[in-house]
Amino acid sequence: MKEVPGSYGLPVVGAQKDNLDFLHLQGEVEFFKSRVARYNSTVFKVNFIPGNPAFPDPRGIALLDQSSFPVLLDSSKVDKTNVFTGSYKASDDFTGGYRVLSYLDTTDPKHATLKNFAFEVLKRNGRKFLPEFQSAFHAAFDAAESELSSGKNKADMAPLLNQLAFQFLAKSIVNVDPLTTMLADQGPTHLLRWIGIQFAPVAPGNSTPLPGFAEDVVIRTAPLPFLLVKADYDKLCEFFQLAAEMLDMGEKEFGLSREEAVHQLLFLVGMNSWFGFSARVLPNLLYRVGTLGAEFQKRLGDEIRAAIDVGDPAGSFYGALEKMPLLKSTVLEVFRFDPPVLYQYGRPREDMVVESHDAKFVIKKGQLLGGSQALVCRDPKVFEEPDQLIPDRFVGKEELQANVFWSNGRNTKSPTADDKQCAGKNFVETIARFYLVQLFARYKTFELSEDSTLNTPFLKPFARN
Ligand code: HEM
Ligand SMILES: CCCCC[C@@H](/C=C/C=C\CCCCCCCC(=O)O)OO
Repeated sequence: MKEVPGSYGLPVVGAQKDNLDFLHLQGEVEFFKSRVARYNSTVFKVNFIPGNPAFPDPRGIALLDQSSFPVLLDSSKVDKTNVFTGSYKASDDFTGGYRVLSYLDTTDPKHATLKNFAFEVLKRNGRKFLPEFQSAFHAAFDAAESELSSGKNKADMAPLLNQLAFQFLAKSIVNVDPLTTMLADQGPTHLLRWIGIQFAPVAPGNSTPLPGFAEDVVIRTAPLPFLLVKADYDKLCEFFQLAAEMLDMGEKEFGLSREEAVHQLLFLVGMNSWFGFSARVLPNLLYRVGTLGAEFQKRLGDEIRAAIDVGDPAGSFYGALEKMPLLKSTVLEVFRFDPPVLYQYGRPREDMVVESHDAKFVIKKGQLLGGSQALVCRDPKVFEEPDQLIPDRFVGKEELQANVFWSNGRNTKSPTADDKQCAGKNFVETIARFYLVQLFARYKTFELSEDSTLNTPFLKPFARN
């Protein structure tokens, strides 16, 4: 049994120093790597962000290996109340005064109800997702091609992917085409403002055009007031009030007031779903498959085009899945190599022993535990050549999936109402696979521009190495 190594430094000053390293001097991957080396341990004391005095106590313990990290996935061991983004929790003002599912621990009486509501939202609209994604995909890439034909030698994909993600989710779940409403094509703009202000304190370094410390003063001194994005949120609420069938279901089958159902649905679709696709999954897959080059793209494209009916990708997708092992492995490898959400947190329900690969530690009840998948999913004890993007890595090695945690759960597991695993885990994987199917039903190969910033918009620490 060992003492957890590391120190929090002096009050206030220690957190400032750690935040400075994390945000600016080292970046959010080197920050942890350098401390693993310094303490010769993958478990150690650390001040998480945000560390300014206006925020709650940032002190915690990092779990950075495949042995200790999984304790965060075990809701019998850790309390997940209000730790969605660590020690900082955005005010309920951002969600209409309601506590949304992502902040509820599994012991909260409303957790199961709201998680089952999330499952039903996906189930009831299941048959619409692939056709709606397909048409939104073609609209996005038609727009990209018209940018190319207008003399520019590259297309700016990020805003097109933002629209793609919003269009297919809104049409499938709200069952209304946003472009025909007062929202028009402004859904992503309002969402980016609402999300950016709400989660500013946990944004990585240089997430805004402001230079270094100016950014810290503006977005990391104290929580930013909801008032800054009330107009945006009101427009989004007005749109989600059109989701008659989903709101009826919330009221009649899950006991929610219509008012609460609007806010719960908005966070589920606007933050949990849209932000995940637009800020991470869609740009990341395009970027990483881009970096793998023409040779690989031909190999993957051949597998896809041999398996699906190119004339009807949506209709032939499910039947073709088993014939696309490289596609499944490639998606999973991108989620391992560049996890969409790096941090998961939890607080032990009781004093407990946590084991890393080479030591045991006593952790006290209530302490803030946090892990970065940037290190955990590159644990050299589990993955060979962990820092290499190897698309075939999981072909014929399905058991390795158990060591990929992108959904806040082992990838071999599906979410339930009794855990905190992403409710959309299987849905996200389906869409991610279908996205690459669409890409290679439409193109043979594609290239990234040399100055591509497609993998930087949000939470993209790997862009820097
Ligand atoms: C698009 C990419 C997505 C990513 C990368 C992602 C990732 C995650 C992660 C890491 C968590 C755990 C957060 C924590 O408590 O530590 C989570 C929770 C959650 N996600 Fe997702 N998610 C995505 C999409 C979706 C979609 C499409 C849905 C739609 C239903 C969804 C619904 C949820 C819900 C309801 C929770 C809270 C689960 C609970 O409290 O038990 N997510 N997601
Ligand atoms: C980033 C992808 C979000 C996926 C949605 C998922 C949420 C996961 C958990 C935590 C969200 C972290 C949000 C940080 C936002 C930083 C915004 C910014 O940089 O200004 O819920 O399903």
